[in-house]
Amino acid sequence: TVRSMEDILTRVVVPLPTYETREKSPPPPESNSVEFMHFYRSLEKEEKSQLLATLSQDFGVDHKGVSELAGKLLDTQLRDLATILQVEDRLRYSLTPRYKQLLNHISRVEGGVKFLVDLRADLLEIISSKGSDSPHIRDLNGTLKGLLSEWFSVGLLRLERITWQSPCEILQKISQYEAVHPVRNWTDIKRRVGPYRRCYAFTHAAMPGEPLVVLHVALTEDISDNIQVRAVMKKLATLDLEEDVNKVNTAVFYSISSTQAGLQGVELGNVLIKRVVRELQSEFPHMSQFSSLSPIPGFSSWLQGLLSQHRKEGRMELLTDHEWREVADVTNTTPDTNALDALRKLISTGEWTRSERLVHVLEPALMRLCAWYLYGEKRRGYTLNPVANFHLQNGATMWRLNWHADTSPRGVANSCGIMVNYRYFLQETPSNSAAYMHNKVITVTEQVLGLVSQFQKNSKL
Ligand SMILES: CC(C)(COP(=O)(O)OP(=O)(O)O)[C@@H](O)C(=O)NCCC(N)=O
Repeated sequence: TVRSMEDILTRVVVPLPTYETREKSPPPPESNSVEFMHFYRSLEKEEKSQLLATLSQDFGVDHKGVSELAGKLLDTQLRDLATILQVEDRLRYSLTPRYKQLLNHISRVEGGVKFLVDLRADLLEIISSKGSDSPHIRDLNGTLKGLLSEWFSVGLLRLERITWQSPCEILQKISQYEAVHPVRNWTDIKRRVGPYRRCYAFTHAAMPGEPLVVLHVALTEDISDNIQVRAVMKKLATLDLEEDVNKVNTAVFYSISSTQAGLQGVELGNVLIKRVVRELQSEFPHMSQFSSLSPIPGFSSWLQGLLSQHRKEGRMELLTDHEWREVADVTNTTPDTNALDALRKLISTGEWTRSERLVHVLEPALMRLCAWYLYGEKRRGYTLNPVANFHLQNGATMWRLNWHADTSPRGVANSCGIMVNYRYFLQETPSNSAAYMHNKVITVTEQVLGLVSQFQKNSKL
């Protein structure tokens, strides 16, 4: 009940020591943290969010104390610098939320860091589900994210290469965490850690045996434009060893997955990609090309939404007259909203891929629509597509759209089979990243821009 929650918190979340005793007061007994962890774990979901609301609300910053010190700081503006710095330091200390100590103490007990990663996952779920933007919960999330970013900084992470000789429990975790191309069986995972492949994960001493983020790489002679046949998924290097490594000059990142929801925002994926690039450069000194081969989750549903909106408005400009006539011809409809309805149905079932003629006529249309989806569709100024946003934040270039790149049912359903290469030009990533993050500038190639301008010419959007 709330009463007992308040009691437990009052006892476990020790008050912030006074400024004078802040470095002298001994930490509470470890049993405090262990008790809190057990108690929290015993709660139902709803009770957990209640506890977190209480913790963030009643055990945060002493706002009254802060405002008094802020007033005091104003009064000392004319005093000597030493006095001002002294009062600033008091003010800084007074802004420490009481619960921050609890988080620090928990991080020092066995399994405490993992507990806090999972607790942040609960916080993120509350923030995204409740929608109620409780400022206290956001403060708690911010404080915890700050601590996690320190504890999981690149210097404290360990890069591990996963091979067929890695322990089964790691290979099993890698398989279950795979979020981009689901692993079907042992043969699948064996291939992905086998010849002409590299699989790397970051681990952390505080969470032994837990791959925090996993990156799968294919070693090729050129930048793959297809996830199935070429180089990436199917190239069966018959021999168990990498025969002609000196032909390898390209690394294709074809899957990256973070495994801890609570580490969202800690940017582990970006750090891992950069770390793996350095690792590969030392193993293959003449490796010169680094690129992703990325899915485009959300394109098909975005397109369906656009088609149904245009259906309502009776607008036919998404395809050219010629394209509509072709669609109408193949579907035995008339080149008007009937053809539009037929097209929506074909795309939702993936049926369009069975007709050579449709594939041929839809290629230019779907490619320019996809280019616009990736480049033109925004959310708060950044790309709507999360995978594009991730790579562009890292400073990659939106390099090439690939038709018929993922012909699996999943690939056709998610993005009409189109995939995209986000290419890492190593010298340019820092400036590209800054341009994207600060000015929302997307670094693209002529191929992509050409497709975008075809869309704009057609659609006057
Ligand atoms: C793409 C990933 C790895 C980025 O993770 P990370 O670098 O930690 O980014 P962030 O969550 O810290 O902003 C992550 O968002 C993820 O696992 N997404 C689902 C799978 C995918 N690759 O889209």
